Amino acid sequence: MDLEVFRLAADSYHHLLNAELHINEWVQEHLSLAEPLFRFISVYLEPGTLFNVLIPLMGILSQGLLTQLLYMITVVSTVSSLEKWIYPELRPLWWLRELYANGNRNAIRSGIALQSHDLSCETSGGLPCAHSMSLMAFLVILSSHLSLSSGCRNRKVLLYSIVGCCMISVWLSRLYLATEFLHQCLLGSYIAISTLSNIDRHSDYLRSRRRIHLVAIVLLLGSLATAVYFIKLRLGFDPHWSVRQAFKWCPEPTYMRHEGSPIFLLTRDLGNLMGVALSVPLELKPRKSSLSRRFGGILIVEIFNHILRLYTPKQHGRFAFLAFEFSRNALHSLTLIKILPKLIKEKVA
Ligand SMILES: O=P(O)(O)OC[C@H]1O[C@@H](O)[C@H](O)[C@@H](O)[C@@H]1O
Repeated sequence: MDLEVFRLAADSYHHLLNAELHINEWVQEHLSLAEPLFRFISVYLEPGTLFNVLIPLMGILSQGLLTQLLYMITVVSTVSSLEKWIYPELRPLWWLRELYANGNRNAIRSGIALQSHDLSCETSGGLPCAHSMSLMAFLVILSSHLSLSSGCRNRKVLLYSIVGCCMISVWLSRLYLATEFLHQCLLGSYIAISTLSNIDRHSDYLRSRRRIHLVAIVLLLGSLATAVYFIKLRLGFDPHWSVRQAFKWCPEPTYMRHEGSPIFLLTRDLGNLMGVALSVPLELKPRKSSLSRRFGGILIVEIFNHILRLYTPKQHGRFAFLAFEFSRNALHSLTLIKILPKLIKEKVA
């Protein structure tokens, strides 16, 4: 009986994936004119660019906004990379190629075909869509910040319509590149909103925690990820299954980036989270400093961060690479949240 229920659930899930392949195909066939836009969105609105470019840029406006964006998007992105690490879900191209390779093409009625792009070779699992999650969080925080400062109802409606259009463009971009199924995009945005509202609901509790508690939580999450690795090995599952899928189905191995691998994403996000934990207590309404001082301060921090990125040790083994990335990200977020306000503090006359 139990087995029957399990088989039924698996069948329904496979039907869903097959049906969703038609959506990817439809987007590729009908929206090819927008390909430059879709490529731009996938390359420049991804979580890494948010952390290194867009969040610091917005941070020029105010330190409170910078802190809020950094700590909330870090939490949202960590949820995404932990999920991808624990349960990597299929991506459309992998599923389609597997169907054909296993001689199962009858499963798809109309002989579906998807085009693969250089940006289609992601090495992490599909669920949840990290692009949708991080951008959703970014836009929601930004628009609530902007709408708070304006009481005008029409402006709020306009702001939220823009957010809606941006999110639809991100979903279409991921569908067009066949990196995501539709449900992965929708769930990504939903998880981002519910994570944000949970952080908001428990913000007093989170803010009252001592630094040592939050550092312990980050270490605990790191241990959880390590435990998942060994449990998978013990149970005979491949912890790097998604990377192997990418290697198997990507038409050109040079299209794959190690910055997109699940272990790298996790290290980046835990590094950022460690920086946030070390910055506690977070000051969400700090004293104002002039835009020019903020611009200069952030510019210096980002040039320094960029130089560190150029010197990432990629040839000295995985451990050195991950340890460097963890420390660089921790230092980057700690500097933006804690050290920057001290650097640019204006003297009171
Ligand atoms: O889950 P998505 O949207 O396909 O994104 C996969 C990865 O794409 C990479 O480009 C990003 O740097 C990662 O942060 C992201 O996880």
